[in-house]
Amino acid sequence: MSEAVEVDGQIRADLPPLEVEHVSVRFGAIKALSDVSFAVAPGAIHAVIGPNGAGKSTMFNVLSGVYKAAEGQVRFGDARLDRMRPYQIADVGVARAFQNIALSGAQSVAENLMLGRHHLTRAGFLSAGLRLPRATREGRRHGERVAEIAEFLDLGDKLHTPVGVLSYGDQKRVEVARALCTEPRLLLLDEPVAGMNAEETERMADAIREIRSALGISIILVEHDMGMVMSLADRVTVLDFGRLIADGTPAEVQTDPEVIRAYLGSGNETDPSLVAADAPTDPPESRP
Ligand SMILES: Nc1ncnc2c1ncn2[C@@H]1O[C@H](COP(=O)(O)OP(=O)(O)OP(=O)(O)O)[C@@H](O)[C@H]1O
Repeated sequence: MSEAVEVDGQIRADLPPLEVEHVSVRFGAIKALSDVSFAVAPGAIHAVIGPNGAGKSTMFNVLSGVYKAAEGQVRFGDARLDRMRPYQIADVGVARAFQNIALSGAQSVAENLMLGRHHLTRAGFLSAGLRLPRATREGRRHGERVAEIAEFLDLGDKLHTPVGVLSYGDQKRVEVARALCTEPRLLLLDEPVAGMNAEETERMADAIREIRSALGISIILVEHDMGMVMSLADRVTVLDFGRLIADGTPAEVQTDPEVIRAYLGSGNETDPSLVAADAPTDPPESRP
């Protein structure tokens, strides 16, 4: 069972836990995930960590419907995510922001964010094209919400700027804003600070905290930056070679002998036991 979390602000009333039960995924002879179970409490910031090749991306791809689990279930309230296609998963309120920015560089921030509203648009393309009153009203409403979300992520003054000319940190925040534009109840963040410098990382961590407290939604992140994970997450699931080796609070997993062994044995430089909760973040990595 998922444990309740304490949140600054209100958790959305219609927010179920996410329950991953006995999930396995195979690629030929490779078991990318073996019998993995964990739960994400409503309103939690929940991190999935592990050394390279541990199965983190595979887990995210299962949660977002890109990969099908060979065994096991993923439940989000009544919805069986493991039986759904990606667009159906988006429809039940699960949105993913991608690690490698998947934005249209020539289009403005507003245009990119509007794409996130697409599945919420009722007026069909024809009435929108003909500028019928209902479509115009709806377009205005979506435009206002897009502006609000951009403001929330400190992008308010960049709404009409082409995404391609923004800094890397700004582009990553547009990616998160676009996911938020789908009005999710569960936000999946795929390495949200990969390649960021310390200042950009701190800004993104603040934005994630604000998203949770202002919107009261659940957030799952896969992240390599251990300092950020330990200071941000309520709970941490640790994978290694496709198996779950620990699941607990940051303080619990940091001192778990199996976690320490997995990190030291993997050649990963960041040993979670050595990172204090308020430690400064890693130096910037090379950018994609
Ligand atoms: N599409 C695929 N085809 C074959 N093998 C795959 C595929 N995707 C992942 N794998 C394998 O599954 C295992 C888990 O990989 P995964 O990418 O999920 O790990 P990860 O924890 O995200 O690693 P990293 O931190 O390096 O991104 C690895 O052995 C990987 O080589």
